[in-house]
Amino acid sequence: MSAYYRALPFASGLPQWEPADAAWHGGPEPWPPPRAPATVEQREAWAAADTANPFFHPIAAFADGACVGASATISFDVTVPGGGKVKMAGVTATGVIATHRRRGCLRRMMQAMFDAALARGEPLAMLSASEGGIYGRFGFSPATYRTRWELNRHEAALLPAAPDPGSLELVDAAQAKQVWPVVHAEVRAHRVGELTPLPGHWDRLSGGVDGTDGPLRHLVHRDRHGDVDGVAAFRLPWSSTAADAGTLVVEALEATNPVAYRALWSLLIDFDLTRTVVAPARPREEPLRWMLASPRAMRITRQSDNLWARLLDVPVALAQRSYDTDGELAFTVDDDRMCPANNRTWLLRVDGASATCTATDKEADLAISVAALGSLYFGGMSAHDLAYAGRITPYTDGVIGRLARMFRIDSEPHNSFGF
Ligand SMILES: CC(=O)SCCNC(=O)CCNC(=O)[C@H](O)C(C)(C)COP(=O)(O)OP(=O)(O)OC[C@H]1O[C@@H](n2cnc3c(N)ncnc32)[C@H](O)[C@@H]1OP(=O)(O)O
Repeated sequence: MSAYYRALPFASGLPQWEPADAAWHGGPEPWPPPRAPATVEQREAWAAADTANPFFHPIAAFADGACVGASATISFDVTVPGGGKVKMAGVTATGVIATHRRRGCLRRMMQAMFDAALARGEPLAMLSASEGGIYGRFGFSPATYRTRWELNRHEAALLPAAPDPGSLELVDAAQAKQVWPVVHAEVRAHRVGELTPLPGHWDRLSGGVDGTDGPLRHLVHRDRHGDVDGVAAFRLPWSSTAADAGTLVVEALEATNPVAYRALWSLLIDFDLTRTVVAPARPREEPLRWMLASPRAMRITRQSDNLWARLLDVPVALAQRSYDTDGELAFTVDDDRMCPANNRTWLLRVDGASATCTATDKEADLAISVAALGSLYFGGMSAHDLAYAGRITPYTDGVIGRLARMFRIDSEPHNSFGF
């Protein structure tokens, strides 16, 4: 495990993602500059923690007995349309040392990880991609988006609404750690794409000062009975220049109902002595826009794919989500080189809450690439666009509309945090 860590960019002294252009796609956090390689003691401490974690499955590539590449899957689950949780292999911590790249190490590690995930009964794999050109060839495709938006505080008047019967309170990190899991559990029951937090996830919410980014501050909302129904974490980074001064950064915000959601935002977008509000990791569709007197005041300044999805076991994954309309659809997959059992014609049959997906000898209504199925699975991407791009081939009239209606969901899939 210690040698394994030496192959990973963050442990070998490289920035975690490369090249620098790709860094933003990796997450909203300030990206660490290159550091000295991890010491033996650091690597051994990480190794001890990871070998004790039953959900962490590392894999390594060796050349002449030396570890030259590493990757891992984490077993957890993700909310799918209908609110069910599907077991998922989250691919993470991937790197092949520069002298051994482009010799097939990643491809072979990926194949072994897919096979192991299938053996564990995980029908789905997901990841966030350092570069957009790598993972499509393995059958992954974007499933959720992440948007960064900005708001000028002085343009951010809210439309009138009924008075809030609840209350807001600034709390410390210890209190926030108690509240986040409760709010997240309720939010994720309805928010497609949300993940089970990994062990230690909430502990990482810290009140400590982090360079010029300022400490994380925590705001909670309680309903009229005093029960917490919303929470936000934000920073007020310090700046020495007038141009950058007065920015409030909303790192995370989750609310279980519109009243709590509005109350949290109404304080954060009108915080005294600030000028700009930045939210770097939000869904594209933000109800706040429709609460503003001027919807244009909220400007999207960046957008990226977030999680990519890959169906490892097509019939099992499809039978575990729900669908917006009843019906039958026969579709052919024939491009899956890594999970060949997926290559055949399947009949998806939806009747109310029950969905089945079974092999069929029926004539297919359409053909679809396994990667396009990954984008459609969470309901956030357009079947029409995928068909227009040639990723889906219709064989019968009107079938793309039928596919789109079956797979659609009411609000955009989103994951509040990654892995
Ligand atoms: C999920 C995550 O953890 S994202 C983090 C990924 N890690 C990084 O970006 C760190 C820096 N990069 C690396 O360590 C390596 O270059 C890796 C891990 C991206 C690729 O490892 P390699 O062993 O070189 O990949 P491998 O030789 O197996 O290539 C497999 C295929 O991907 C392609 N490929 C590999 N890297 C790239 C890339 N950066 N851009 C485009 N295509 C790529 C190869 O051409 C090959 O294509 P083919 O099989 O269709 O002919």
